[in-house]
Amino acid sequence: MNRSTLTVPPAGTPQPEPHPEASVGVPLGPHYARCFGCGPDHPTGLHLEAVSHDGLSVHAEFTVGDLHQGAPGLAHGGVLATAIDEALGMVVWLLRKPYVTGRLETDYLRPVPVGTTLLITTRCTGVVGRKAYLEAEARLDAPDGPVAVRGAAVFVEVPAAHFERHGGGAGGMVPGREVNP
Ligand SMILES: CCCCCCCCCCCCCC(=O)SCCNC(=O)CCNC(=O)[C@H](O)C(C)(C)COP(=O)(O)OP(=O)(O)OC[C@H]1O[C@@H](n2cnc3c(N)ncnc32)[C@H](O)[C@@H]1OP(=O)(O)O
Repeated sequence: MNRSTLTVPPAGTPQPEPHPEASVGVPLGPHYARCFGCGPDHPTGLHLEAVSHDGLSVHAEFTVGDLHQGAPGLAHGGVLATAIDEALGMVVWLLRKPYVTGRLETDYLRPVPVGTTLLITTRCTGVVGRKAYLEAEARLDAPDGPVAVRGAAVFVEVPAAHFERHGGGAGGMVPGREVNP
């Protein structure tokens, strides 16, 4: 993909170790019920479902619906970027530290029609200080289907207070904004 150096870990960065409490082999579930990416209670959200088999990568699925169109019959590119962002966020969630997206790069290789199920694979390629380096690939309808979107990102670790300070609450401090552990 067209990749800036900002999303590539410095040479020699070791692969991170999975967190001992990372959820492995079970559905990851939403981090927040009203999250646009993964929340089951979001009326028009993406309802991403995901699993990790190794604690450092995630396999997520998202079926493109009528509410996700840009051009008629085709997924909006911003919606696809959101799906990638969410599946990347699930990887850093496995690290059991709060992170936010600092930089997100996307390459769109193929149009994605309504009705397509995107199979998104995301993984962490390194952690340096507060920065986690991540990559993503989204395929059409099957694990070996054509690649439609590639992504790369830097997520930045933040204190838990970040969400309270800027969003008005975290971890159940505000009713209706409970964050899953
Ligand atoms: C209780 C827990 C709740 C958990 C809820 C989970 C929710 C999950 C939601 C999931 C939903 C999906 C996810 C979402 O949608 S997350 C929502 C979308 N993202 C945001 O809202 C983030 C907004 N931005 C910020 O808050 C700040 O700018 C951050 C925190 C990112 C940095 O500001 P801060 O002042 O803190 O840090 P710093 O400036 O000293 O930088 C520190 C290091 O980071 C490097 N850097 C910074 N920016 C970039 C960049 N753009 N590219 C490359 N690198 C960047 C920087 O060079 C430095 O590196 P180094 O000098 O150390 O080498």
